[in-house]
Amino acid sequence: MEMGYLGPEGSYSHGAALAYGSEVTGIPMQSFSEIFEAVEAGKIKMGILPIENSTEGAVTMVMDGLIHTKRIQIIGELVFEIRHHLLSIGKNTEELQVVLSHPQALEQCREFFRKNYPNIRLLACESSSQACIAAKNKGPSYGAIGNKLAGERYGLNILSDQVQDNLMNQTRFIVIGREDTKATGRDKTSIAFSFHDDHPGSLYEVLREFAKDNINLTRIESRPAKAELGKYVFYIDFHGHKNDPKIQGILKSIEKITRWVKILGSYPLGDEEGMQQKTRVGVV
Ligand SMILES: O=C(O)C(=O)Cc1ccccc1
Repeated sequence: MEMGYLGPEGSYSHGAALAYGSEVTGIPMQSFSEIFEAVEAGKIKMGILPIENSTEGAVTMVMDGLIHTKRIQIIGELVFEIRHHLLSIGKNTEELQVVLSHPQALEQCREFFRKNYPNIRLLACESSSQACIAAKNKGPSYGAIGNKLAGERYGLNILSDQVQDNLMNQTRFIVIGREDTKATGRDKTSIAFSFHDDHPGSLYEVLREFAKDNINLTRIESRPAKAELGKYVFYIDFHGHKNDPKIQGILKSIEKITRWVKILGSYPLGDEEGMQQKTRVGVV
């Protein structure tokens, strides 16, 4: 099965795609939008996207992308420990002037560089693997933040194998597709919604529906509705499958008190609460 990921080969997303299952063929793509569009149009069956990081929080482009698609659903999730390496064609850090990577990776390492290499400029690239290719072409004054495999693939030296600010640096990836995922008994559902108007207790009214039925929430986020300041889209992840009658009852009640609700998908739990074997340490 083809799965689109943020390429080129050797990105963190590539590592995540390969770990999803042996039947997956990774298709490198240039941007998160291209992945969304290809899955929406049915050109590829699945895509994998980072959605949340333990240091940096939400990957906002991916959060926003989920709202504007019609056919896409979240069909799975995976959590990875991400270990950032400093890679270069050169052999020592003294030569480095610029370090390239994906903005998410740069943010996860910013404090490390500020403390240890304040004169190195951090510069954004489309992905960490793109950064490796660029650093290789530019020469020993350029470095890249990427994973070990990318270093090997592009013939770069590992100048440091731990440049992230927090030792525990986890990223949750979602798998998107167009078909429903059947309930497994250990499932999670993601929804997004917004309100008609701003009144006291509106969010509480939604949360109360989950509390009443003893449903555990695992995440809540808000994003600007991209209209005026103060208008938001809320995102909630919770335990349970959308086909479960109890969850359907909650969703019906929420529909009545919101302007719109979008079910982003129900999928097997893939984090520490769920399938441990799906959590890889130090691979991507
Ligand atoms: O740039 C990459 O390699 C990606 O796959 C995006 C990314 C960056 C940082 C953490 C997780 C995913």
